[in-house]
Amino acid sequence: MSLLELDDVSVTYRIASGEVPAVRGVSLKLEAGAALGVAGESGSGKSTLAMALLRLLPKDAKIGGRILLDGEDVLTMKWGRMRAVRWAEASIVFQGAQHGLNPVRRIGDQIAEPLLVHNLAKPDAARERVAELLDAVGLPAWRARSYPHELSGGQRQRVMIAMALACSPRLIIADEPTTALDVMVQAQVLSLIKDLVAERGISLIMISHDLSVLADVCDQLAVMYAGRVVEHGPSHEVFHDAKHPYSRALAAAFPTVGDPVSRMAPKGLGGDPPDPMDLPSGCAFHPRCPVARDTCAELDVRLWPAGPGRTAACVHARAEEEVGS
Ligand SMILES: Nc1ncnc2c1ncn2[C@@H]1O[C@H](COP(=O)(O)OP(=O)(O)OP(=O)(O)O)[C@@H](O)[C@H]1O
Repeated sequence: MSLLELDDVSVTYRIASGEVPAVRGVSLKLEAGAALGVAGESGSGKSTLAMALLRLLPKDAKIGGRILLDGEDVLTMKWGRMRAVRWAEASIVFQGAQHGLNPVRRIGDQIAEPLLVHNLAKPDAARERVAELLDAVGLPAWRARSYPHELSGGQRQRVMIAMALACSPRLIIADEPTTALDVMVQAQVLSLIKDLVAERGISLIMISHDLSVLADVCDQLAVMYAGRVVEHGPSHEVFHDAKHPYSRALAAAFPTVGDPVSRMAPKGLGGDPPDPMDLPSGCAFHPRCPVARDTCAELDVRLWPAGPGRTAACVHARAEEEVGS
């Protein structure tokens, strides 16, 4: 059994002018100890999907499908059980650590909080655990007495990682954990995440618009466009030999980890991602696709086998697979 299994997950926000289908029919699996990267441009539904995993979405969001964590459906859990799962079994590191920390509390108290709330440690043991966690993320123990504003952006993100590790969860979801950091610090924090999850056997879901970062850290990659997964497979294969034209454009935009020159809109892609309330017919990517055919405006292509362990939602990938088989 997989640690996490998403089965036809959809998320729709209800707003005054109608419904926003932010995530549409996503099915993915994550094995224990594995790392899955979720890539896509802004608005593709990555964060909505991440928040849905722990039911952290606002009340106006309706989640459908099944999200099985160790076989238990997160979407039908009672609230008490859901609260017990958060931090202890799965935790999230959000983008921009400054928003995740309370500015008026010492960071040691903030790291200890999940341990105390879940009755996993008494105050003395929690203090010791905080020192251990700070050490694990490369910060000295005395930093426990600091306030968030006394730390750099990279140090604050390390604190967020320490908090996420505090209760020894089996799954960590990292949503753009390095986006707000400069390139050097970004590389350090990424390698820290990579090492910690590997050492502790924690499963990881990492979200980023940067395919090169995900390819560096994750075993598997899922590329999202307009709320759907449009390509999935082993990360190096997806990064170096993408089957979907959108994944190819994303890979070309970020050729190497943290390359500052490449931090721009995907090359060769004109236009903007579609408005989820007004999606193009057929393949939602077709108006921006450099290799679209007439049929792409009609065919609603779902994920199709695109080589061993790989799927892609594109008629071209489908054609290649048929020729190859
Ligand atoms: N609370 C909300 N109410 C209505 N629509 C929302 C809400 N939150 C997100 N959306 C919409 O859902 C879609 C997916 O947004 P989401 O933030 O999940 O994308 P993303 O890929 O994570 O983007 P980013 O990288 O910018 O965070 C977007 O069209 C967004 O405008």
